[in-house]
Parts: sequence; structure tokens; C-alpha cells
Amino acid sequence: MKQQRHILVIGGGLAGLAAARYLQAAGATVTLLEREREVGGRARTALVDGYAFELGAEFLASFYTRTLALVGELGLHQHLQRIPRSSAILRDGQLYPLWPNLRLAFTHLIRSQQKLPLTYLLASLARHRTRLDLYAFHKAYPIDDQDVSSYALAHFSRELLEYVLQPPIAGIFYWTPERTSRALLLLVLKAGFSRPTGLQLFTLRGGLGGLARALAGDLQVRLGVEVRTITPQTEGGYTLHVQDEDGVATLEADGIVIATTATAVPHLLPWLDHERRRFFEAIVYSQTANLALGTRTPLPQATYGLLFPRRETPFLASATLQTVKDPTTAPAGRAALCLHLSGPATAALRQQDDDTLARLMLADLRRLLPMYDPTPGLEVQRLYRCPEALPEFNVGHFQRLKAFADGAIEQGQIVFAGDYLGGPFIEGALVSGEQAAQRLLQRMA
Ligand SMILES: Cc1cc2nc3c(=O)[nH]c(=O)nc-3n(C[C@H](O)[C@H](O)[C@H](O)COP(=O)(O)OP(=O)(O)OC[C@H]3O[C@@H](n4cnc5c(N)ncnc54)[C@H](O)[C@@H]3O)c2cc1C
Repeated sequence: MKQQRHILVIGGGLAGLAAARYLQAAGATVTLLEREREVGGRARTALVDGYAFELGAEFLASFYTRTLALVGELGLHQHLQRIPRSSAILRDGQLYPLWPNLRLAFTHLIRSQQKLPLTYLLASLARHRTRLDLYAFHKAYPIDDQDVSSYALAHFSRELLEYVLQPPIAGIFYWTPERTSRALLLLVLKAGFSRPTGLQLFTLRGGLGGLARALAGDLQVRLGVEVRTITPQTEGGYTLHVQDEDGVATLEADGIVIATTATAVPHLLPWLDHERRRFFEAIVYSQTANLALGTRTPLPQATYGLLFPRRETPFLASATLQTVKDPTTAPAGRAALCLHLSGPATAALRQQDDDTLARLMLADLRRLLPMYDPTPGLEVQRLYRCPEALPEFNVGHFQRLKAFADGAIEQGQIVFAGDYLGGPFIEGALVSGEQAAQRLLQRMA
């Protein structure tokens, strides 16, 4: 690549930050543009009256090889801590620990005879293992043929679907099994069970927002700059029309990484042809609302993540005890808790105001698990809406990723990054950013 050519990265989420960091390390001149007043996107931590609440991402998983390496490279390893007592699923008023390892076979959450067909799942994992590549999701396109609900009903049982598969899908991704490809299920299971210790969860002390801040470290970042449209110049390069606090301006770039959510792309590139526009428009995001609560009321400390099957409630999908994950997220003697509304409930209730939603979520928690009621000593309550939570990896998405990997989408000196390409979690966002940076360097060579 010629020296002095200027690259703009649009979006300061983890994908954009990883791309910018990679490009800068390769010697490029890079500026990152972020429309918000801080970096992190869907992986930010809010500090409110001595409490720290995750606004999006809550944990890192032990199979996030690249993320965990980056934590070391950024000098954050002393802040990395394992989350104990990771999760439990509610059934008939009782919490069943969800061991993310082979001890799952002994859970009383479902009846013993329901567990036998799980051997089919293990056989499927073995049969498709070469297609299940966490760093190349598109390889799984041949098994992107059935949603998780149809797959579970065909091979397992409704009970297993409703009490083992649906709660994590809803509580972590805010999707439904009907809108999840079985390819995604097999990919995540293979990654999760690939280690002898099983799946372990980690966080960064003080909140995962620290990862984005560390990544931004020595990058040139402009906050509060929203890119409106990008126009190709006839002589090569691009003009970006941006809005910042001083008004409307234009910027020039030789190469661009677009690291926004997929839904933003057709607005940024109004000149996209029909096929490419359809690619981005087909990507749908789940939604949720996060009710962050700080309380003097002591709450049970037995488990970090509580998953609520839709059979038990149509409202809450999950609750996370922030202070079990990391005691520094609340002042001494206090507890911090986040409640997450299910994807379908968030869509159905989107017209309701914040107070109504908060009341409904708290009432649901009191009904489901009265001992977790934070209201007697409640001192902080904030509702954060997340209209674009996680990109659905529904049936058809792996076919789209195959077309993307085959080069049918990117053109010129513009590349794309984001969790909709790399996988619906932090690891996917970071890796997609680094992969996009590599492709741009090749295109500009
Ligand atoms: C509620 C929730 C819980 C989650 N829990 C976990 C978890 O526990 N573990 C996990 O691994 N993952 C989790 N995730 C997923 C994880 O947060 C995301 O996969 C990841 O952060 C996505 O990063 P990204 O860079 O692809 O996108 P984003 O973080 O969305 O970044 C895109 C950025 O682009 C900016 N932008 C958009 N348009 C423009 C524009 N026109 N001009 C300038 N800037 C623009 C946005 O402001 C944003 O900062 C969770 C997500 C949510 C929402």
C-alpha cells in the first residue's frame, strides 16, 4: 500500500476499533469516526451513582481465543476475572444450574428419557465438525437448512426445546428458536464444548466497556461524528458527508471500513446495486430493553445469569446479577442487577413509556422469583432500550455469508465489518474487524 493514503473507519464498536488498530499497526493512516460521545457501541459500561451496568455485552466466553489474546496484548489481563456460578434456568419456581459442560447430562431440569436423543446432537457435531469454524461461519452454509425449533422437534422433544435450547437463545441473543438456524446452534455448541473444562465465562473488572476504551488507546478517534452518505469520486477515493457538532462537513478517504450495523449500510451507500442492497436489508436484529437496578436489598448470590423460558413468562428473558459477576460493580453492601426483556416482548411493547416497561419487568421478576425483588432498597433504576441487539443468524444467513466470502458484496476500496459477518458476539465483532482490515490492505496494495 502506498504511504499517506488515508483510511476512514466508520463505527467505534469493537469491529471498527479492531479494524482501525490492525490498519494502524500495518502502517496505514487511519481515523475512526463514531457518532456517539464514547466508543464501544454495543459493548459499553454505564457508570451511574457508584454502580457499573453493562449496556450490551456482559461476558467473554472461554472459546473467544482472539479476544482473550487481545486482552493480554492490551495489558488488561490483570482485570480479567472468571465469572463463578454462571447460570441457571427457571422451571416451576425452581432454578436449575446450567452447567456448561458434560455435567449437563445430570440436570433434573428435564426428564431422563428426554436426554437420550442428545446423543444425536453429539453425532451431528462430530459429522459436521469441519464445517463448524468459528472464524469462517460461511463454511456452515450446507447445514443452514432448518431452524432450531423444527430441528429440535424432529430429533428431540418439545420439552428439550422449551427448557434447554430456547432459554439461552432468548436470554443471550434475544432471538427465538424459530428464527435461529441450526447451523448457529451447532457452531456455538462445538465452540462451547471444545475445551476439556467446558464453557467458562469471564469479565473485565469494572465492566467490559474497558475493552473498547483500551482498544481506542492510541488510535485517532473522532467522537460525535455521524457519517450520512459516502460518494465515490470519479478519479478514485471517496467523499464522506458527515454531521458533527459544528454542522455538516465533508471528508476524503482512499479506503473505508464500514463497521456499523448492517441496517445502516444502505443509507450510507445509496448508490448500491439491487443485489448488494438486498444483502444488507435482509439482515434483521433482535431487540431488548435492559432495566439496570442498584439496591441496598441483599439479593441471593447463588448464580450470575438467570434464564427464563418463554413457557414461564412472555416478558423477561434473563436477569444478570452484576455483583456476582464482579463485586466492584456496586458500592460496598449494595447489589446490582440487570433485567432483560425478551425480543418478542420488546417488539410488542415498544410504544410503552420507560416507566411502564420498568414496572412490568419488576412485577414479572417478583412473580417469577420473589427473593430477587430489589425494590425495598432500590436506589438506582435506569431503562436502556436496545432496538438493534443481535443480528439474527436465521435460516438463510449462512448462505448470505457464503456469498460475502465469495466476494459478491464488497467492491472498490470499501470493506465491511461487524458481528453480522463474524458471529453474534464480541469474538465475532473483533475478528470481523481484523479480517476486514486485511481485505482492505489487499485491495489497496
Ligand atoms: C444486550 C446485549 C447483550 C450482549 N451480550 C453479549 C455477551 O454477553 N457477550 C458477547 O460476546 N456479546 C454480547 N453481545 C453482542 C456484542 O455486544 C456485539 O456482538 C458487539 O459489541 C458488536 O460490535 P460491532 O462493532 O459489530 O457493532 P456495534 O457495537 O453496534 O458498533 C457499531 C458502531 O457504529 C456506530 N455508528 C453507526 N452508524 C454510524 C454512522 N453513520 N456514523 C458513525 N458511527 C456510526 C455506532 O454508534 C456503534 O458505536 C450483546 C449485545 C447486546 C445488545
